[in-house]
Amino acid sequence: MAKDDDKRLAAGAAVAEVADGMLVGLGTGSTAAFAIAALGRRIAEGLRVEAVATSEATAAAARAVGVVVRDFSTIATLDLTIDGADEIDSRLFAIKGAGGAMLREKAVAAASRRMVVIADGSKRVAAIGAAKVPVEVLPFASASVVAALERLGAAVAVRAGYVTDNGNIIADCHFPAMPDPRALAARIAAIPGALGHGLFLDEVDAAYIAADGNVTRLERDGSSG
Ligand SMILES: O=C[C@H](O)[C@H](O)[C@H](O)COP(=O)(O)O
Repeated sequence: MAKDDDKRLAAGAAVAEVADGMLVGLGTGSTAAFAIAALGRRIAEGLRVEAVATSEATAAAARAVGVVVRDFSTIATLDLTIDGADEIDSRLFAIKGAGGAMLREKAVAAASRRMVVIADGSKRVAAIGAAKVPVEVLPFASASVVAALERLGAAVAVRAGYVTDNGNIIADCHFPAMPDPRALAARIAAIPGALGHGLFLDEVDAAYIAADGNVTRLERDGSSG
């Protein structure tokens, strides 16, 4: 089965969790796009929801299918966020941000009562670490932040010609030997000028992962279905 079919299946399973009256966080990327489309179909059938978008691209896509998009700066808590990932493991540790949206994605995820990752089977790994960890960097501090990331053991590449929705740059960090994710997350967060990173270690409550047409649900409490 094609990867896009699996993305669509995982997205549909997550969107089935959306109930009338919810405030929903919408992720960014190709898998989240399937969730936005599925949500649009449910709205056309009568579902009443409002949403927060994790990127300008997602806001535009959501509005295009009839989703009311609210300003996150006025919102303290959301019901459910649905988002993609670049890697996810059975601890529900994820790496996100290949699309550059991880800073807004993490803020929205952290404000959500439940955060669900949707992915095709290629994203599921035994332990996160092969994917690059993107770091959003204040341009003013770019050289010093890159040097600090290199001291953590990363091969760092600044994403060429890319500016985030927040006006910052992205440093993609490849760790040939992935350190303990929690220690690494704390060290990156402690670098002045590093505004956010793509390690999601506490935000994900559940994941729908589709492979060859079968959807598996993983929950943070260890249950699955
Ligand atoms: O910044 C982008 C996001 O973290 C995406 O959710 C992530 O990169 C997965 O994207 P995709 O579903 O396109 O593989």
